[in-house]
Amino acid sequence: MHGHAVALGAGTVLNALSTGTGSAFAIDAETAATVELDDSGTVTGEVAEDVDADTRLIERCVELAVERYGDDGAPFGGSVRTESDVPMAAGLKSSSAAANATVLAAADALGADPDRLDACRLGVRAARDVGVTVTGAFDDASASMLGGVTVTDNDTDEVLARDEVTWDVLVWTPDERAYSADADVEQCANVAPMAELVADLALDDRYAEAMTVNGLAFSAALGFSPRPAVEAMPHVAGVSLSGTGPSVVAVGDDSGLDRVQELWDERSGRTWRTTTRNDGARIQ
Ligand SMILES: Nc1ncnc2c1ncn2[C@@H]1O[C@H](COP(=O)(O)OP(=O)(O)O)[C@@H](O)[C@H]1O
Ligand SMILES: O=C(O)C1=C[C@@H](OP(=O)(O)O)[C@@H](O)[C@H](O)C1
Repeated sequence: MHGHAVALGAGTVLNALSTGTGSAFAIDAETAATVELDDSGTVTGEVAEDVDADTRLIERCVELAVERYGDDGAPFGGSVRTESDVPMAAGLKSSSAAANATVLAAADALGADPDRLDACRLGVRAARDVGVTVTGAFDDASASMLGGVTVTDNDTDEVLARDEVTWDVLVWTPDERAYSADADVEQCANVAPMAELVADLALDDRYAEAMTVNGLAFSAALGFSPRPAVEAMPHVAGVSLSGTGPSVVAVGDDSGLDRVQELWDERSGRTWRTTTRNDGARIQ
């Protein structure tokens, strides 16, 4: 029994670590998952880009998906392998993309085509079970699964708003990695009044301005330099630290992003162009 699915990476509008309300937008970077089910009794995971990566999230996703979408006689056990364009632990929602792709691939192996939000909530549950998240990150998971930009309540796993957006995107990804589970939640709580302002802007469809305020507040709270965002500000519509970092994402028009690319190319790491995606995850 074989299944295959793809889900998207995303950038941050509002980091949910302060108040539980978060917002993210899907980008054109994909994670693919292939699931084979058998009756071995155990699930083993593999990450194509990193043999030492933590595979508990994708293994737990297969277990939960079999429980939910399999019938009583469904085999329990198998393997899952991910292949990803989304850099791991760089603030671009690699965990959400891997979880969504895996849940859909496991459902596909069982011959099911589940409701996307139900599948997304299952992946969030898996992330909570294995401890790779602080709030569950339903903001990131919903953007990765549905496409577009979403605003969510991560305490109740409800979507507060979703919009389709067509933005050009510039991403700077430094070489360092920052795991969400290690983020300084107390410092994030200190910037809650700013997070509330960002949520108001996002719910008023002022996503780009929301991003910029988010970036200033969370760079300060999490100890990242605001300099890459500040130097981009005259040239773009919005720019922010993405998630718990270290990547920085900017949205705007082509010529403005070209100018920022020149500035960010001076920095170590990788600066790359992409676009938003409104189509979300899919079984293939
Ligand atoms: N391609 C992948 N395949 C399997 N698991 C992954 C993959 N990418 C990320 N993960 C899981 O997500 C964790 C990183 O999550 P997190 O720190 O939240 O990073 P991000 O901000 O990129 O989502 C990894 O330790 C691993 O457990
Ligand atoms: O673990 C979490 O609850 C979250 C992690 C952060 O994202 P990253 O995983 O991209 O750092 C943040 O942006 C999100 O709103 C909530």
